[in-house]
Amino acid sequence: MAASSPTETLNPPSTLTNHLQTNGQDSSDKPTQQPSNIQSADLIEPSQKRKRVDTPEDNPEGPKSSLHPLWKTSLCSYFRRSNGSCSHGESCRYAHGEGELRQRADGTWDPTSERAKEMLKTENGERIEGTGESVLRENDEVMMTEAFAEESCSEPALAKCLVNLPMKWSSDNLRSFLGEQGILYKSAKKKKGMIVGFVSFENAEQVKSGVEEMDGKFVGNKKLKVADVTPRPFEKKNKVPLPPAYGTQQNLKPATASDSADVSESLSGFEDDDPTNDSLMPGSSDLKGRSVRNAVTPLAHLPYVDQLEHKKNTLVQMLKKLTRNARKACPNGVSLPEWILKSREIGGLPCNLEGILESPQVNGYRNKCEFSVGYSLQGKPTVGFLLGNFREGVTAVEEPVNCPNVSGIACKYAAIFQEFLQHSGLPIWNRLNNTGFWRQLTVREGRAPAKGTGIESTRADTVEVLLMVQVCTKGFDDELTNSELQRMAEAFSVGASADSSSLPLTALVLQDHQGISNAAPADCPLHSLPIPKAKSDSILEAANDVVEARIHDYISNLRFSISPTAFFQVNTLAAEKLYALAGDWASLGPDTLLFDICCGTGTIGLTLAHRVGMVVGIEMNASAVSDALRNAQINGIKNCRFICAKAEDVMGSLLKEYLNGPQKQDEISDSSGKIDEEIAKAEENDSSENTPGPEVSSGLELEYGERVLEFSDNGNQEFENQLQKRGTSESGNTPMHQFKNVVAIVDPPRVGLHPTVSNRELYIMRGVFYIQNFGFHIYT
Ligand SMILES: C[S@@+](CC[C@H](N)C(=O)[O-])C[C@H]1O[C@@H](n2cnc3c(N)ncnc32)[C@H](O)[C@@H]1O
Repeated sequence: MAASSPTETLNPPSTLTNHLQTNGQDSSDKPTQQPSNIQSADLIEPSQKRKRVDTPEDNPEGPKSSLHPLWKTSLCSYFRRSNGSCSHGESCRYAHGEGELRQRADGTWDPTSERAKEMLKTENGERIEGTGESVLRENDEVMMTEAFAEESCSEPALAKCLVNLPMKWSSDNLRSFLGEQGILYKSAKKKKGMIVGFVSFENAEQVKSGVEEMDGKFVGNKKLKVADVTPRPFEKKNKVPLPPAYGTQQNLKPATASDSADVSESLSGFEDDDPTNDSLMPGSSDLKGRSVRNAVTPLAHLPYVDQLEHKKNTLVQMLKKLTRNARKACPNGVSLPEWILKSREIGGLPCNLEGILESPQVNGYRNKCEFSVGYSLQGKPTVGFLLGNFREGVTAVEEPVNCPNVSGIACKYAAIFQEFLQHSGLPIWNRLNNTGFWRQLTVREGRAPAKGTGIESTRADTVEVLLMVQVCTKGFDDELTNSELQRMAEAFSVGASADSSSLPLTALVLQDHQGISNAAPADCPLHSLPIPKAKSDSILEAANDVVEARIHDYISNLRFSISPTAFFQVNTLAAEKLYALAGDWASLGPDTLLFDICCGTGTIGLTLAHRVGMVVGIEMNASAVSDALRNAQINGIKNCRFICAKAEDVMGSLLKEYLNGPQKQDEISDSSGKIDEEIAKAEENDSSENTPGPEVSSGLELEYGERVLEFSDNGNQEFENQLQKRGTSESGNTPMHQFKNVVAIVDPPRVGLHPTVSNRELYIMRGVFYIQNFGFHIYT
C-alpha cells in the first residue's frame, strides 16, 4: 500500500525522468500522427465509423464464429465521446469502457487504452526531470524542438524524422544503416541518447522512395516510424534567430574552440552540424493540445478518486505480471513458492492489495520542485518543466502553469528566475550540444510544526525556502559569472519581498555541475550565495556555508533537518501516513530490530524509533547520513545507528551481527557525547569539494552512539572483518541482546538491493519485510 500523491503517476519513476504522456482519457489529446500499428476504433475515418457491421475482412471466420475475433478488443470511440452512450448498445463490437476491453490475440491491448499505456510505462518508464516522478507516454507521438537539418533543407518537405532508432546510434550508424538499405539521401543526423534522427533528401523522388523503404522497417525489435519535419514557429526563416541569452556571447570566455563558434552552431545538437542550420521539428501538429500539465500530471483531468482507481488498476496489472513472470522463471522440476500457488486464489495477485492511501493534501503538496531551464516552443527563455522526453528529441520547456502538484511559492520563484534569465548575459543550457550556463532551479520548502492536534498542516505553512540553482561555470569568465550570480541573488531577494505575501527565502545555493544530464552526482560542488537585502545594497551574512544551507520539515512531530541535496519525501503529509501504516503492519515492539534500508535522512527509522528496540539505518549518501545523525540528535533519539554504505554491501554482515553474533546492549543505546563528533566527521567526509563520493559512501560507517569505523573502499569483506573484530574484542562475553522481531523497511526498492545477501535471495518491494534466517520475506 502506498500513500498516493494526487495527480502524479505511480512510482517508477525518479528515475523518474522527462517523458510526455497524454492523459489517456481524452482522445482530443492525441496527435494527428499515429503509428501504423495502431488499430483503435478512433483511427477509423468518421465515414466508416458507423459501419459496425462485420465485413468478411473484419471476420475472416465468417458465420462459423458467433463472436467477432476482434470482439471488444478496441475501445468504442462513440461511447467515449458521447459520455457512455452508443446506439449499438451491447451488440457493439467495440468495448464500452476499459472494463469491457479484451486483450488481443497477440497479447497486446488497444494502444489507446489505459492498460496499453500502463504496460508501456512499465517497460519504458523514465523519470520526469522536473518532478522526480515517473510518467510515460504512448509510443505514437514525437516532438522535436531543437534538432537541425542541413542548410539546404530549408525546404522542410525534403526532410524526414526517423523515430525508434537505437539510442546508442550516432550519425555514422544512421548513415551506414541507410546505405545498407540502399536509400538515397542528402544528409543524415542522429544524436546518441535519442531515439530520433533526421534525414534530408535531394528531391521529392528520393523522399518518396526513402519513406517507403524506411517506414515500418524493424531495427532490432523496434519498428521505424517516419515523421514530417517542420520548422519551429519562431524559426521559420532561413537563419536561426538569436535567442536573447546568446546576444552577448562575445562576452564569454570560450573554453574550447567550438565554444566560440557562432550562435547557430552553438545551438546545434549534432556533431557535424553546419553553422547555418535551421531548427526543425517533426510534425508540429503533434504539439497541439500538449501542455506541461499533461506532461507532469497526466491524471490531473480526473477527479482524485478516479486517479486512485486508475493507479490501483495499474498496480493490479503490474502485480499480476510479477506473479506471471515469477512463475515462468521457476525452473522445471522445482516446486512453485507458496505465494505463487496462493496467487490463484486472489486473482493472480502475489499478495492482497489493500488499496491506496489518500493524500491528506491534493494540491500544491510538493515540498520540492526541480525546474528545468530551456527555451519554450516559442523560443523564450523559460523556467519550468520539459514538455516531453529528451530521448525523443524534446527539449522545449514550458512554464509550470496549472500543474496542481506544484506549490504557489515554487511557481513564483520559477517566474522570478525566468524574468531574470530574460536579461541575463549568460546563456541557457543547451541539452543538445551540452553547452551553456543556466541549467536548473530547485525550490525546496520547509514547514512550520503542525499547530495543535487534529488540524492537518498544509504546504501553506511553508516558512523556509531553499533555492538551489544549477549552473555550469566551466569556460565562463569569473568576473562575469560573479556579477551575474550577484544579480540573480538580488532578483530573488527583490522578487520575494515584492510578492504580496512576502515569500520566505532562507538559503540560496549554487550547484556547479558539468555533466550532460541535470542529475548531478552527490559530490557535485555546492556554494552558498549571500542573499542581499531587498531594496538595499547591503549583503546579509546569512547562509555563509553549505552546511548551514538547509531547511526543516516535520513528520510525526519530529523535526527533520535537510541539506540541499538530501532526499526527503516530496509529499510530507502523505509520508507521515505511510510511515505510520508501515509501523502498524510490522507489529513493532520493544523487541523489534528495525532496519531502515536506504534510509535517506532517517525519516522512517526515526519516526518509528519509539516503537522499537533499535533502529539501524543504512544509506549510501554521506550527506543524508549526516542529516540522519543530526535528526536523531535534534529529536533526542538514542536507540539508533546509521551506517553509510551500500545496503547490498553490508546487509549480510549486519544480519549476521544482529541475528547471530554477540552484541552488548549498552553499545546499542549509549549515544552520549559522540554524536557531534560523528556529525562533524560525516560532514567532513561529505564536504563535496574535497571528498570523492564513492569512497565515502562505501567506506565510512557512521554509528550513532558508537565509534566511527573507517575502512577503504573494499566492500563487504573488509566490513565483515571489522564487525568480526569488534564482535570478539569489544563485546567480550556479554550476552547479546536478542531481538525477537527483526523487520526491514525499504522505500523505495533499489536495483542494487536485488542480488543475494549472504547467498540468500532478497526480495525487495516498497514495503515491510520480516527477516528470518537471513532471508527476507515479504510481509503482507
Ligand atoms: C528515495 S530515497 C528514500 C529515503 C528514505 N527511505 C525516505 O523515505 O525518506 C532513497 C535513498 O536510497 C539511497 N540509496 C540508493 N541506493 C542505495 C543502496 N544501494 N544502498 C543504500 N542506500 C541507497 C539514496 O541515496 C537515497 O537517499
